[in-house]
Amino acid sequence: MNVGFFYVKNHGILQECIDNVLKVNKEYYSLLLEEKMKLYRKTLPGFTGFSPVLDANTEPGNSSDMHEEFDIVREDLELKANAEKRNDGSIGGANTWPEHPEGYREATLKYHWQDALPTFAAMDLSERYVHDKTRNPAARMSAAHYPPQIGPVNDRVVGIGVHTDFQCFTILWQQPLQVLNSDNKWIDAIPIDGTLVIKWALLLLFFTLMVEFHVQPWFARWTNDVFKSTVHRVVNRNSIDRYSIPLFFGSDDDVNIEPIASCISAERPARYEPITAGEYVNQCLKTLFY
Ligand SMILES: O=C(O)CCC(=O)C(=O)O
Ligand SMILES: [Fe+2]
Repeated sequence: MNVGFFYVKNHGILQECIDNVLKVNKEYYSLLLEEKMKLYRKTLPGFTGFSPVLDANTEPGNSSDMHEEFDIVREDLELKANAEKRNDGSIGGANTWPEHPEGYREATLKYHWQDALPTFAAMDLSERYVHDKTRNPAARMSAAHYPPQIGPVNDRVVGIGVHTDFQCFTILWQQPLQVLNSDNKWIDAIPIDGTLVIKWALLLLFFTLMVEFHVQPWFARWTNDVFKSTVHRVVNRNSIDRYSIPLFFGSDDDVNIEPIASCISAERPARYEPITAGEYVNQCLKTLFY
């Protein structure tokens, strides 16, 4: 409630599955830049693919982020790899997968859908309220590598600058990151063996407000600004190669987000046009990546 951030254990994801996804990512990130750039994000649809270090910037005022990442959206492991791609630039559809290392797709998708998603169900959210809004979520996932930064550092470059995530919540396998607590102090979120970290994100706040208005009993107690969208960053000014795998869980693209009637008055006219979740997330990604 105060920080919008917590650990889950007994999440049901096999350690072997986590080990595999980390193994293929360590192999992937040891490839030559030239090889990874074959799937450069700007040449692929839907904000998927590879982004090199210093390519994106999360914190306005910073110059760029010191990490590289490979982004995917939800894809059925059983479907043929690289089939049925959507070319309309929207989120969703299949991904384009690196040729190397072998087994990258399988390890990644096993972690992503078959294993990470039950964490969501374990939090008891899906069945009760969001089930019909999360039938086909893109559930974007990023596998990131933060190279060491030793020697003189640029003040305007950190691993990932200060930000909040913009979907509903993020499930994070991580090495240390920093979270802003309710006293405005940066605290280290130290990895705890066998746990994943969950961070509330912006879209969830929209949801909880919407639910309050529609008086859905179960979710109503989650309202009144109880949840904070977690402000966080990664500062990798050390000699460690850091890896992390955030899964950004959101709603289906066509779920409508609009200012709720109880928040609109003569003094406070609606500040935002209605927007679908897909369009909203697309706008956020454009700001981040371009
Ligand atoms: O690398 C991490 O631990 C966090 C990454 C992150 O905050 C993000 O990608 O939004
Ligand atoms: Fe984040």
